[in-house]
Amino acid sequence: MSAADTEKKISRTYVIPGKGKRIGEGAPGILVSATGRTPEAILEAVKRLAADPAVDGIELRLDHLDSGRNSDQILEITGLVNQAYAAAPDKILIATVRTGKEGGEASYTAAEYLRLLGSLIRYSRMDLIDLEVSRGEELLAPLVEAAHAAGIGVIMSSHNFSETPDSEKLRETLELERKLGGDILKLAVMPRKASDVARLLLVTAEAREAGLGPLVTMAMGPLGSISRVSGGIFGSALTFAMSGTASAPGQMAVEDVKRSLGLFSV
Ligand SMILES: O=C1C[C@@](O)(C(=O)O)C[C@@H](O)[C@@H]1O
Repeated sequence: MSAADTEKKISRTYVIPGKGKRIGEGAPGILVSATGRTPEAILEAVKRLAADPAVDGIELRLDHLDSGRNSDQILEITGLVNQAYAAAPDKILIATVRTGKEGGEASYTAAEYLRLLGSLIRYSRMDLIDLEVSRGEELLAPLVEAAHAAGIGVIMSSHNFSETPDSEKLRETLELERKLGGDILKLAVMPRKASDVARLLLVTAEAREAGLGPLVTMAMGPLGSISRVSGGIFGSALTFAMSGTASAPGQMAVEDVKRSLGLFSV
């Protein structure tokens, strides 16, 4: 790996090719998920969010369709993503297939995951694709390579809906996400007590100070809400808010997040 590649790997900022949006600089970007159960409903949500100036990016939660396991379904989903990209030209568009084990709405075998995500990268336009680090290097390596070749950034993510791992484990997960090619590194955890939230924020701040990132970290549920508005201070470059339906516990309304980010920034 050349020095330039190494530099890129630890870059604190990710610039969306073609859109010039810089993730990791300035105030955290606000993302909202489109969670419809049909392609039409998802597209409807995208159009609505595209018109909201407070929204920086739209996440297509494609697992909510519980589809994409055969060629016809894959064709339908890749078409939907292209329509969404065209409908929201000024927003960061993210394609996510969140699997059941990580709090998503559908489960996919390794082969199904590889085929669906691979087809999305190959046939659809998007700015970022979300990949789950738990899928492992063998499966992820070709997807990361294909995404980068197509100019698509990778959000490498990890979700724990039952607890907040210890600091060492959180740090290891971020490091693994970076090692496996994540351009943006995500941790979502479930806190059981305030110190769990504080631990996530501390790990985030230290990782940021060490130059890792951009990061997207959040503690879910009501206890973790503070982590969704404190990114300007602790170093999470993006935050998920809701407009209508939440895509995870603890998300707050876009307007509230927008207002709070203004209060908690330096
Ligand atoms: O990974 C995340 C974060 C999230 O789980 C949250 O807690 O806001 C919401 C998901 O839609 C997204 O893919």
